Amino acid sequence: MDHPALNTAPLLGTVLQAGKPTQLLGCPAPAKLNLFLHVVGRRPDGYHLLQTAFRLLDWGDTIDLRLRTDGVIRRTNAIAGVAEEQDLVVRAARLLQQRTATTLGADITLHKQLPMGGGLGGGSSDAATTLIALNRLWQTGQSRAQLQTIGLELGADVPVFVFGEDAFAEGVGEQLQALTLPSAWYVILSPGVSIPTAEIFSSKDLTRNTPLIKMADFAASTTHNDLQTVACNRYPEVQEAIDWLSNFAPARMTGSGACVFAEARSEEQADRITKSCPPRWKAWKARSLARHPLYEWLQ
Ligand SMILES: C[C@@](CO)(OP(=O)(O)O)[C@H](O)COP(=O)(O)OP(=O)(O)OC[C@H]1O[C@@H](n2ccc(N)nc2=O)[C@H](O)[C@@H]1O
Ligand SMILES: Nc1ncnc2c1ncn2[C@@H]1O[C@H](COP(=O)(O)OP(=O)(O)O)[C@@H](O)[C@H]1O
Repeated sequence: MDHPALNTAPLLGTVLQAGKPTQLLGCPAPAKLNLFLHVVGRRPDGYHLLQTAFRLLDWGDTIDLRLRTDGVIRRTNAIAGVAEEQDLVVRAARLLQQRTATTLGADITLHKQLPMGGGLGGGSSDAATTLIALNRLWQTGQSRAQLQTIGLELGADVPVFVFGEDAFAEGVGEQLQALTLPSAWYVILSPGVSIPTAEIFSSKDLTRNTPLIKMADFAASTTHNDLQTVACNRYPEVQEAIDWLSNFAPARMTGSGACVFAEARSEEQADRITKSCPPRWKAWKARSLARHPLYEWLQ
């Protein structure tokens, strides 16, 4: 498939007399990969303690936000499989509105590209982008740390997108340290199934005692994804996709699946692999992203 590079330049739209934007169009919500994921324990509330490396990609959804002065928040388009009230963009907007007591609202249009239940963090990234962009549109003045805290209420994966850089994560995924990684091309393959994160974490077969590693020791050869065994047992398509991609480069699953990925040696190799993908699956190439495209909006 063509390289679906993420538009990194949202349009500010028309300007009010007070110099404030009234719309932000094409706000990027990048995908993530979990380069590894170790389950190292479990909290009393059932949430799992993890160690993982998040890598942001230049591929994702985009979101249009239009200011409303009547306080109403709504999604303007239908998204198959996600009701408006359940959509993380709507929930993120309502939560920010509540926490900041703003009287403003927004019309939200979500342009969905990322496969759902793919382990690419699409919903979480949509939520983070909504928080960052509405904070600007509504001039609600929340800091990056404040938005990370609000984001955590929506999901364990939301804070890293607000953090906006590749990260080594601990806790439930919210304790973040910036990770400097060389730029890379990846091939991402969707085996065509959607895997609910909760189903994998609640499996009795999941091992929850991988020994802790130090961030400095992080290297693909010494790490793995604990969720992969459970996902592959339940969804054989995931194992098949890993086996196929492993013919080209070391392949593993991202997050709780279903997508699998491999680092390519070059863009050309990424092209060759995506072109030879069997028609029953979808494959994309994507490049690492050093920073979230909206990073500067939270300085
Ligand atoms: C597995 C990861 C890895 O990055 O990504 P995805 O595969 O979902 O993209 C994340 O930890 C997913 O984060 P997120 O998708 O935001 O999860 P949440 O909505 O908070 O939780 C969904 C379900 O997973 C379980 N969960 C989630 C995170 C965690 N550290 N421990 C858990 O046990 C929760 O109990 C909940 O039932
Ligand atoms: N904006 C959204 N985009 C995707 N999924 C969403 C969104 N809002 C809510 N969801 C729900 O979250 C679930 C998991 O979403 P997603 O982030 O795509 O997968 P993953 O957690 O595997 O990375 C979806 O199946 C859907 O029910």
